[in-house]
Amino acid sequence: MSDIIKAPDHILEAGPFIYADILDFKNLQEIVVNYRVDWIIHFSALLSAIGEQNVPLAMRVNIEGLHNILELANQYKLKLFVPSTIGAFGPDSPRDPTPDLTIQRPRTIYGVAKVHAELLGEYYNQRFGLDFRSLRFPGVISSDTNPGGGTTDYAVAIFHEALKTGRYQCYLEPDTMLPMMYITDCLRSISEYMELPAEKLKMRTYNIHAMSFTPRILAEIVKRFVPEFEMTYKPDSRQKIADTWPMRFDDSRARADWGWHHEYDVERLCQVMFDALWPQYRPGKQRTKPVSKQ
Ligand SMILES: NC(=O)C1=CN([C@@H]2O[C@H](COP(=O)(O)OP(=O)(O)OC[C@H]3O[C@@H](n4cnc5c(N)ncnc54)[C@H](O)[C@@H]3O)[C@@H](O)[C@H]2O)C=CC1
Ligand SMILES: CC(=O)[C@H](N)C(=O)O
Repeated sequence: MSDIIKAPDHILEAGPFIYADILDFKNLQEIVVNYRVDWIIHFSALLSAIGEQNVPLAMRVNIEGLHNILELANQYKLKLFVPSTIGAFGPDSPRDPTPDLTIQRPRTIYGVAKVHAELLGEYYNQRFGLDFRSLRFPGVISSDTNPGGGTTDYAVAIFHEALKTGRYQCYLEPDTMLPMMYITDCLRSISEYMELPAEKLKMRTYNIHAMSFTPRILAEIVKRFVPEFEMTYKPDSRQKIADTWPMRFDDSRARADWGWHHEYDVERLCQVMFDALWPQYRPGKQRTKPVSKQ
């Protein structure tokens, strides 16, 4: 694993970790040669909300960085995975559901860079035979890391705030529906997809889906675990982004072509998030049993 930031202890304990700046091509070449790299999983990016706050940096990291990675993968004949996103669609795309192949006119630099990555990766695949693969992910929810500056961050922050303060002020309107996925499904999708023989793939970029919910729906479930929880709403600039994104993803082609299936729905997601975060925020405090659905 690599990054330009210092890794937390649990990452250092899990395996080798090195500094790598995706904007430094020569250093990337050195790493591939010295560590005998044969696959690249290219996660580095500025997410949608933070990208809008620093467009020049987002262009460098998300576009120039991708160019380096594609060239590197092609030069050394590496297998390459680049995640895409619901943010690769825009207001002109059908939103409920959004199919794999449709109009893509995103309105954020993040989305524009992801469409660029999808197209360039597919071009390198057809032109040079590069084994490029991409999945378009919903908002990914995990208890391991803090939200990284995206439009879907509320669906992570809500769990921390519910346990820490019993309150959360949501920056999206209560009925804004977005596709989401639990991290375990996300990571499993990458490993299953990357292991597939190339002949199984009819496309190089697939939508994948797990669940869709609104802030209001999520807040109601959170309340079952933390009965005192209260959510208020103060929409900000992220609302404008969310309003242009898919509400539900049509992932029927991933399901048909290579057997994609999700295992976590919103109920199970809440269960695992509270299992993981409860001891951190309420150590020694008796876990309340979730109130069952009315
Ligand atoms: N988190 C989500 O909900 C979704 C994420 N994705 C994609 O998954 C990937 C990872 O997303 P997250 O982990 O959530 O984002 P994040 O913001 O938590 O992580 C991005 C990482 O890129 C690193 N980075 C920034 N500049 C760099 C540089 N010059 N060289 C090397 N590393 C650099 C940052 O230090 C950071 O650790 C991104 O490509 C994102 O587009 C796609 C859909 C949903
Ligand atoms: C859905 C994503 O790609 C990301 N979480 C974001 O909100 O920018």
